[in-house]
Amino acid sequence: MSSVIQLNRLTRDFGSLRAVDQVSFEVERGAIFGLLGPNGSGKSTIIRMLCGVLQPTGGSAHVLGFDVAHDAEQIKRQIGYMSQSFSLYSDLSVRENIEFYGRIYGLSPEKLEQRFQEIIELTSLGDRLDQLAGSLSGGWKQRLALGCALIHEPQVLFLDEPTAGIDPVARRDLWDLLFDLAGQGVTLFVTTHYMDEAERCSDVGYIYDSRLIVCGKPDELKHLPSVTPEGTSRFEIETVDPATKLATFRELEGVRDATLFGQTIHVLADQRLSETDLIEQIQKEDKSVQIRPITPSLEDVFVTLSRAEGLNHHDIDRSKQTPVEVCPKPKSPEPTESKDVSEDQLVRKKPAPARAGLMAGFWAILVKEFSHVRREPATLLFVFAVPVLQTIIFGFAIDTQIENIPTVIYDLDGRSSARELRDAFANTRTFEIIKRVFDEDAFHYALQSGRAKVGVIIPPDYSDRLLRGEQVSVQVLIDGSDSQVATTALNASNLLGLNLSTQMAKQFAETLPRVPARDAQGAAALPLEVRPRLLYNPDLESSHFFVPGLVGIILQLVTLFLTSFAIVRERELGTLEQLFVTPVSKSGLMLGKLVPYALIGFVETLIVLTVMVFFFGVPIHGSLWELLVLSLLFLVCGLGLGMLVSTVSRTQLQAVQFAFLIMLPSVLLSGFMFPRSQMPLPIYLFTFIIPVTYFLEILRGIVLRGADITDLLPHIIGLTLCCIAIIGISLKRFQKQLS
Ligand SMILES: Nc1ncnc2c1ncn2[C@@H]1O[C@H](COP(=O)(O)OP(=O)(O)OP(=O)(O)O)[C@@H](O)[C@H]1O
Repeated sequence: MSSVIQLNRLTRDFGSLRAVDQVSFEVERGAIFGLLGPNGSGKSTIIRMLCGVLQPTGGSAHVLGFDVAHDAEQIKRQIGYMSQSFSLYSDLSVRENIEFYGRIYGLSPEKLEQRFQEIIELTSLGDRLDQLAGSLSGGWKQRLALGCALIHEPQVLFLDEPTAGIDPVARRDLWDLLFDLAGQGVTLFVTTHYMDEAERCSDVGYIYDSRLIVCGKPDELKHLPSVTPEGTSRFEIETVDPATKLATFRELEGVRDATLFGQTIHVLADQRLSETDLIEQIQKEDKSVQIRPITPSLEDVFVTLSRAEGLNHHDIDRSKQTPVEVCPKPKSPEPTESKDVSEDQLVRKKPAPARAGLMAGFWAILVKEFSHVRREPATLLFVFAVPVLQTIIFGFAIDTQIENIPTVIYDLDGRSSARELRDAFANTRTFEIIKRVFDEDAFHYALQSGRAKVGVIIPPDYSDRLLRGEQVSVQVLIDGSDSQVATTALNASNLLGLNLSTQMAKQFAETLPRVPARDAQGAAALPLEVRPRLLYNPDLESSHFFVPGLVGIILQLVTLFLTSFAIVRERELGTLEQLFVTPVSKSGLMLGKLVPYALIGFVETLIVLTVMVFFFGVPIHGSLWELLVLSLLFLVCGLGLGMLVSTVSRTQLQAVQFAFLIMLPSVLLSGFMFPRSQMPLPIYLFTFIIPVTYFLEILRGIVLRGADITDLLPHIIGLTLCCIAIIGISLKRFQKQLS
């Protein structure tokens, strides 16, 4: 027999917590090795290290001759792993789940078809091929998970609590399957809490408080002297309500230990105490008892040894302690790659079933991601309908031009000159005369109630003073609570006063012999004439400025959320851990996840641009191709940001929070809403690390001003640098390992 798994003082620390403490044992080919232990004792941590997804912090371990610390990828190609929660894709069908894992392991279509049939036969899933995995019962889910883990014919199968939470019949069926596999030469490494399952294993190890306490074949363990010391015997006592009697039995003379086992009590008693003596003693306490001698069960073994370990816990230097040794211990010195090629190390010569490579698993992930999107109508709605609606709603809602400010007029003069002034206010687009009032109270009430934002008081002597050539004051009261509205009203009223005064002064100047200046027609004029001309957006339509910006913001929003959720969801479901145990490469995994969303994002860009051109009538003055290519660059940046968010988030809630953290400066500081040039210097400098900042310049440049690549070069370089930095950091942070 050759050993396929060897652990040599394997240790794993999580900060100050030692989860696995110097564990050593070996598992032979074709064995069913059961690792038992209470919750939190370190079983899953050992499995994760053996599967190459968690680095040991001390000692070493070899699986099929490969070192778990250095050859993790080779190990992953030859093992199967079924995690605690049967990590399946619940929105994929049984068939799609199996096919996905087949592709991940790089099986050719013919091989995949052959293995698919074999797996279906083994697991009896044939009638449920098109059922979604999420709708299967626990037992069937577990069969499917087993099928997925076996698709590539692994030599070693790791099963982390495969029967947790399923009914006894399903448990028994699974064990029948495991026996079949062991019969075919597959080595099985199973963690479990169930003692009856431990009894079915060919070898068992018991781990307690991160240390291996005992390891060996169940029969050998039951005869360990430390379990039933010389001069002692074990009895099983059947009695009514055993829990209440346990303490009494422990006090009996000659009884060394008593433990509750379901409806019975197991007693370890001195041999000098014969069965008859014991019966006598016990019947003094309880007439209805039945007593029989027993050999210890595995549970007796574990209880006795862990109790002894618990007692020793504080007294002994743990590094010098050794577990009760029955199962083979790795030879020392531990195997190395170059020398002493032992029989087990020859296993590595077997060709790996899958091709490794930079893009391993890319195609499988790509197909799977599209299946998720297809199955999730809500995602499709989010991706296509929502951006269009957002563009339309925000495009209309955001209007920076302030017009029709509600204005109330209190005209105390009422003659023709005053009427001209009222008309002048009414004829601007800025003011809308909502009411003419005739007393002071009504005037103030209109302003106080907020119905009017501007109040104009024309004094009673307005016309008289103008006639007399005296300066006249017209009071304009402006509600300053909304600073933007107030500023517009202030500027517009100042301008209106200036224009009217100029007109009046011009009429007067015509009669004078000398005037400051004359225009081309010889009429009196002011000396300086400023002639502003509006380029690119002559009608000052807000939508022309905001809608292209919205395209950038919406693209970032969708790509950021889609990507970060796609990855974090897998982490939450446990399927990412399952993927880490496969030979999928880091780049294959990331690109397989990004490419579908890049394509979706691109289609979305086209849709939103179409809405911009045809719905809002914002023409694209520059080259459409340049715009699309640069949009693609921005999309990659957005997807990279999503990836970055997924590397720092453990849960979808955290992903939402991080995504918003990125979206806020993208909306507020990128120049989408407020001009960057007005921002304080530190904030202005900060805006250079926001990718949308560059994309907005590019979008507005191409769409509104017809700018080309040369005009936009600084922004294109800025966006490219952001893109490289974001993707680089995300790839570096994304480890195909657990931490
Ligand atoms: N990634 C981690 N970071 C920090 N501590 C961890 C991590 N993974 C496991 N631990 C800790 O290591 C210890 C062993 O955990 P492990 O999951 O291996 O136990 P287990 O025996 O498999 O338990 P269970 O039967 O409940 O699954 C626990 O205290 C656990 O909290």
